Amino acid sequence: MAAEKINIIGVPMDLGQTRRGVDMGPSAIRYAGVVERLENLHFTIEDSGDIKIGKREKAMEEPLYNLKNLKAVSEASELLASKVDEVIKTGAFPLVLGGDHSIAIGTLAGLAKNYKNLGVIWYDAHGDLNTADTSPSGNIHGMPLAASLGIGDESLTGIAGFSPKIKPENVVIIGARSLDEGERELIKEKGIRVYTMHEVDRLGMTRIMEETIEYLKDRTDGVHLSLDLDGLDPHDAPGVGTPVIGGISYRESHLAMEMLAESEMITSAEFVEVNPILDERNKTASVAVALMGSLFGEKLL
Ligand SMILES: NC(=[NH2+])NCCC[C@H](N)C(=O)O
Ligand SMILES: [Mn+2]
Ligand SMILES: [Mn+2]
Repeated sequence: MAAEKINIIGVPMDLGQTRRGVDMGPSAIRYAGVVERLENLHFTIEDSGDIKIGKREKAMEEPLYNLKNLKAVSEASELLASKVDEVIKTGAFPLVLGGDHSIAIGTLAGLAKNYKNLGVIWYDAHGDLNTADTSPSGNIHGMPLAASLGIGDESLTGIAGFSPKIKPENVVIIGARSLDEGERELIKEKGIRVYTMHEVDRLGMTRIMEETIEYLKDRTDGVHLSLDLDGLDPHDAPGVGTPVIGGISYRESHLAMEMLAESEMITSAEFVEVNPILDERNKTASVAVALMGSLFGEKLL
């Protein structure tokens, strides 16, 4: 990791989906000891506290078709984008704690102000490549990757005043096992690199990470890790709102983080979708913190 300072930004967002409790994710991750864990690795940690999130909108107030809480989500995205931009300018590594995955819209907007060719590793059971037209749910947490590619409603694509934030050839999705029809089409149309669970089984995590690192190394000027805890198997990470059976294991995930640490290519990260209400004794938040340990270079010997 190039930066010696890590700046933690909490985003208690739950408006990108309909299950309550994911707004408590940042607290749960702090409670699981993120600051101590990273301080032990000799980083200087600054905790910026939480971004302010607006109110849940009543369905009848919703101005646009199939985009729940659009206004509050886009306002929070603007705030988060400014904060991430500010943190990068201090030379610190932005570590964003979710909150649901809609927050990636703001994170990527802030990052894209600083990187012309930002790489993104999207570690997730889902593609999050929906738009209002393709979404089966109207939940914005199923849309952040599309929005960042410049696809979808202008209130989401236009955060921070420019679009797109990232290029499809700079994205690698790992762990996919639940894709909607429109998402499949978009993946094919844009030629996005996806390692589904089939590839995780067939190639193994070692080969997937070697390929991912090799692929992103020369084409990007920074790489963001967007890790949705539902990328892991629900057995290892039960505290998530949209669990999908048959996911990446705890050990495979550690290996992935360790290989990213060795590559020294990760310049920012976010850990999202931790929902302590659905969790078992803060297990999922603890898994998130353990994975952060590996990502930032923790070793047993
Ligand atoms: N970040 C997430 N957990 N996304 C889940 C999305 C689920 C589904 N594809 C949808 O659009 O509603
Ligand atoms: Mn997901
Ligand atoms: Mn996601």
